[in-house]
Amino acid sequence: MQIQLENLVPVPLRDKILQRSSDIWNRQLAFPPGSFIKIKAPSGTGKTTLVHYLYNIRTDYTGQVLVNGQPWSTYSRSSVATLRQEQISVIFQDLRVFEQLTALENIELKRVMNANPYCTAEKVNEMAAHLKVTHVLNQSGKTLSYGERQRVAIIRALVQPFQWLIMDEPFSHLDEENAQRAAALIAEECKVRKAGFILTDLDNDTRFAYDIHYNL
Ligand SMILES: Nc1ncnc2c1ncn2[C@@H]1O[C@H](COP(=O)(O)OP(=O)(O)OP(=O)(O)O)[C@@H](O)[C@H]1O
Repeated sequence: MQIQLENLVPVPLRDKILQRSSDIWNRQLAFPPGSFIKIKAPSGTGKTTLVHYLYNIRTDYTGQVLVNGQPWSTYSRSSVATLRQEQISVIFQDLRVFEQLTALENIELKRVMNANPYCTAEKVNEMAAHLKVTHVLNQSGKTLSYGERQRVAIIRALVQPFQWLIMDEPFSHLDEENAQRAAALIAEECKVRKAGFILTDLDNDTRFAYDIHYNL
């Protein structure tokens, strides 16, 4: 799956962005499929905005986000839904764990969305054990700590097929040991699918063997 940006500029940040240089905003670029990509930027400079544009849940921009050569705006709602089920997965900064469901139900909701689930229930248990959240799987989303929510959101993003995984500060609530474990799992799941990822964060890190670094 091809993702390209053509002179993408967020309308609310236009004046600020055009006053400085950026590897991403107002550029023409194609993310090479299968690449591990890090986008670094200080707080408040538009990481979440970019992630929302890539996943097509915000459209207040000029320029284009092209998916397989076509602007997001040309896709029907059902085509967008299919792409999100089969080709593009996401871990939001605000995690979006449903509080009225248990941790496991949050994961299952995504796993069984495809008639033929990509992952088995056993695989979910393995991932939960790897990220040390087995003991909270039957706890309601409301009572999970933010670190637990983040690990549940990571597993939820990994139970579906994808060619691109988009992650917005995915380790912000984790200690370094848990962050390393989660990074290893994500890298392994991307490799199995020959998928790439686009990860935003505040600082440099060496948790992944990144192919490309950008400054936002
Ligand atoms: N819908 C919106 N309309 C107008 N301005 C917005 C909107 N969403 C975010 N902003 C502003 O755009 C800027 C970038 O916000 P964004 O959340 O994308 O930054 P970020 O780099 O992800 O920040 P952080 O690292 O703090 O999470 C901020 O100044 C924010 O107040």
